[in-house]
Amino acid sequence: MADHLGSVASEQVQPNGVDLTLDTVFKQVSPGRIGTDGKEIGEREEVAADDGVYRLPPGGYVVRYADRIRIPEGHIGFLYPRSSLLRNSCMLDTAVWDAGYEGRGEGLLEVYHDIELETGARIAQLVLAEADHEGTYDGSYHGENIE
Ligand SMILES: O=c1ccn([C@H]2C[C@H](O)[C@@H](COP(=O)(O)OP(=O)(O)OP(=O)(O)O)O2)c(=O)[nH]1
Repeated sequence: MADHLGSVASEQVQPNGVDLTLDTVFKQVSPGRIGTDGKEIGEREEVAADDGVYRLPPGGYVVRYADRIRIPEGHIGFLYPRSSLLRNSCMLDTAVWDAGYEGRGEGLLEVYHDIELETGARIAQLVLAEADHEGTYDGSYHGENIE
């Protein structure tokens, strides 16, 4: 599976998937909108890190993963939080990763008890399943967060 996804370090390879690591934590500061005619993502501000460490009080945060992911054709991706996050009273909410998507994705981190997260720390695990599909992902997030 790691071969499908591009550059992942050996520490990120798990028996059934690869771990994704933390790049940036954001706090949303203005409303978004989801309508029948499209969507808008609210403004966000990067949370200040102290020497690469985010010290997060309870709340909801948008996190960006550091790893550039490409979901191969014939597959679907599912992302799960690392269980150590759950054991620390935090949850990572994620959606479907479509065949053909490429980018550095984002998710919602729910914090129920203060936690420290270091940039580059493994926070999630991506697994792939074989899946039929019609076409490949060509939506607004294709190629996101890739310099
Ligand atoms: O937790 C997740 C789940 C998916 N993705 C990536 C991969 C996925 O292929 C892409 C688009 O997700 P989705 O199809 O759910 O986006 P949307 O809200 O329907 O927007 P659009 O219609 O512009 O694609 O975002 C993430 O970054 N985080």
